[in-house]
Amino acid sequence: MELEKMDENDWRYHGEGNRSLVVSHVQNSQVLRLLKYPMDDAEHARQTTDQAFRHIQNIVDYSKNVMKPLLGEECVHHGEAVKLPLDFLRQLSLKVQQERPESRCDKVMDTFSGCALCLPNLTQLSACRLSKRSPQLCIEIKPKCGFLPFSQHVTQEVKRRVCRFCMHQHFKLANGKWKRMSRYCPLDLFSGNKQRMYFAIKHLLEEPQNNFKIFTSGELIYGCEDDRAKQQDLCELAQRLRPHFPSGQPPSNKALLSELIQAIVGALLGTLEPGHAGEPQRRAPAESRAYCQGSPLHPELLRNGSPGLPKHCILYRILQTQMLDSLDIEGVYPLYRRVEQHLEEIPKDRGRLQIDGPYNEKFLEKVVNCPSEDDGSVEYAVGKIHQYRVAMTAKDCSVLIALAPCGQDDTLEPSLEIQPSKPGFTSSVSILDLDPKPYENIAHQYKLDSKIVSYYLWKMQTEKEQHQQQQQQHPPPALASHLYREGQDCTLVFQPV
Ligand SMILES: O=P(O)(O)O[C@@H]1[C@@H](OP(=O)(O)O)[C@H](OP(=O)(O)O)[C@H](O)[C@H](OP(=O)(O)O)[C@H]1OP(=O)(O)O
Ligand SMILES: Nc1ncnc2c1ncn2[C@@H]1O[C@H](COP(=O)(O)OP(=O)(O)OP(=O)(O)O)[C@@H](O)[C@H]1O
Repeated sequence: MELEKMDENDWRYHGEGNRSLVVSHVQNSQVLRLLKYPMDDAEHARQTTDQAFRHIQNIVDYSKNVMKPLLGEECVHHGEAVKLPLDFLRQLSLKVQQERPESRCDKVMDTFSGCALCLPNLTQLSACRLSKRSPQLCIEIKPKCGFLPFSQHVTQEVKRRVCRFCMHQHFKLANGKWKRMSRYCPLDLFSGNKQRMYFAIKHLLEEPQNNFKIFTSGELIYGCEDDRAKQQDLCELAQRLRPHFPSGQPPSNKALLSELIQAIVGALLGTLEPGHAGEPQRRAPAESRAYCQGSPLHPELLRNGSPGLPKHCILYRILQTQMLDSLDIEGVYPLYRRVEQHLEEIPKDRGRLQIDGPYNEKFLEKVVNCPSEDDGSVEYAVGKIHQYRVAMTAKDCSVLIALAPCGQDDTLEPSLEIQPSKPGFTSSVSILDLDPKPYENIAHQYKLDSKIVSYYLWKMQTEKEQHQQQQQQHPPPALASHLYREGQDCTLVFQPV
């Protein structure tokens, strides 16, 4: 990147999350990830360039030295911290402002520090990694936490039955974050059972929220950003996807979307190069991965048994990393209090304990080799907190799946392992958003966990009482409708064209 030639017209708005705004280059397969701050955050506006650069370098180090060894060399792109002209950033910020979703405009892009993260554009992967000739089709999934807590510190029994995502849905709807409930359940996606995975992705398609996006040629064509009340149009999506399907096209829109889902399942279960991801293996009790009572799937389907994920597939690696959270926030919070107390007494220990990094090999060693027994030390507490933070990153990351029709891949780079997914497609997977979660977030996480659970319990109790009242007023007919649960058929919800 030639700094003196940086021109805002070469970049366009690509997307954003809670912490960063992403712009993509109009010609090269590159993106710039710029951090965002609350408008009134004077502290960040006062940061020096060196402090801001250090912050971004910390993100790169964390991705490269901590997350990459745990998740696998080939699917993590750590990027590079870059310094950019302030004038370019100001112009860029003005240019992208009108494209930003209103719901994200409570924060402003950092135009003060002159620092950003430069990464390959992973939504254009098919251009650079799969095939030069194949169309670029890319799916982004933010799978969230794929297991039920197995920690003895869990005090609310419901947490062992219903997963956090499913409970959180009720809280999000009540707060107005979303207008409709998602029927997606992460435990279905992480089950390794192809049927359950199929339904999980179908539910993502039907109600994507911020968990599912589709890009073609690097452009977002499907996914909910701002109009949170708008129902997604699956027919229109199917039409737009047609050119990306191999010859011998599925006859109907429904069949086409079904093939897409199967291709995604295949990519998620495909074997990555073995031996690159970190050890040791985390063993959680089987019931923590079995099923969630919040899932709309028929109990029979859930009981049929799930084989678990094959080793060396991307979901297995993510789940293993998520399961570093062995204590649950309820077990981690008292350890956080222990560390806080220690730091009040000996503030200079913050550096030695690597609370804010550096994220180097020593940090990874503390994560991987943290003892399982609490000896009362601050070192044990910090080790568990490090593990929890790494797990939090894995619970909030996104998977990008680039799909290309088979038979057109005569230009595949030989060094890259491309897996057959569903016959008809080849795929390549990567993981993004691997930032460190701040140590200070633990107090917030603790409160949020309690709010989500309390709200869910209240909601279930209220619904139960309403149901009982209704039954007293209008007794049900002989064939009880409760024998049937939602989501038993394979029908995708969409209108005929
Ligand atoms: O707490 P959660 O599960 O709601 O996750 C937050 C995400 O909300 P989600 O439920 O996925 O819509 C949230 O995503 P959105 O802003 O809702 O798109 C962020 O990813 C947030 O991470 P960070 O604090 O910005 O680093 C996430 O916060 P962390 O929990 O990862 O700190
Ligand atoms: N390297 C990349 N290539 C292509 N697209 C990217 C890349 N990095 C990020 N994006 C896109 O930009 C969006 C926002 O990026 P990212 O998830 O990193 O933001 P964030 O603010 O950290 O998110 P969160 O809300 O989860 O904290 C992603 O959902 C993805 O669509």
